[in-house]
Amino acid sequence: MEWSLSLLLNHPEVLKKAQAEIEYQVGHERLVDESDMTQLPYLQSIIKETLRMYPLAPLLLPHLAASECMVGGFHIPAGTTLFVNAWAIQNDPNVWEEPERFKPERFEEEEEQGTRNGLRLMPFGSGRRGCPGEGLAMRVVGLVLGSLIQCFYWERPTIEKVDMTKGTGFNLARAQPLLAKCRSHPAVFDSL
Ligand code: HEM
Repeated sequence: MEWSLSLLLNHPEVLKKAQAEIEYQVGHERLVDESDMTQLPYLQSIIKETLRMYPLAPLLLPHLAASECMVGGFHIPAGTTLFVNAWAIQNDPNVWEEPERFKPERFEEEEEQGTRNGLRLMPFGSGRRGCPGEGLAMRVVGLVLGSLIQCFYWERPTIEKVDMTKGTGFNLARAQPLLAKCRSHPAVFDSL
């Protein structure tokens, strides 16, 4: 959530597009709810793009090789602990065009072209030990972020861009907490 908001504050044109999508699909007579999520593809693309650039668990969880195997030409003995560097894959210029650019539209283009993300995007891991909470997480994050966009106007506290320095640790958090200015949207004031 914090990374999404930080990126939106630094890219007001993306924020405007997300506001327009919510205004068109939901309006201001009622608050965004869970059933709207399938009708808000741009909002979902913002979340995917945030998780691509700033995966919550950049190395996923440690995995243990139950039996010996080969990975990318390397022999892995049974019992080895393996880490998958999801951050490196998701930010690899050989895999993604301009990976350093925040561009939610890339997911819309892929959708149109019918190209799947496959193992290029795996903020929730993949396979049998992938995150069982993925569906729930995408809905809840969409609902919260969508509500924040619908109900408030967001701005940076100063003209300087939000500092995107990453903190250290197993989870990818911001180095400093995000500071932002907001005021409520007059049309949804009664619904709050
Ligand atoms: C944005 C939110 C979330 C992210 C980014 C996330 C990410 C992940 C990742 C990367 C893994 C490790 C997958 C692997 O190593 O292959 C994982 C595992 C797991 N997650 Fe999540 N998760 C999220 C939310 C949730 C929620 C809401 C739940 C429960 C309701 C949940 C439950 C679990 C469990 C139980 C595992 C361990 C699965 C196993 O080892 O078999 N997660 N998650």
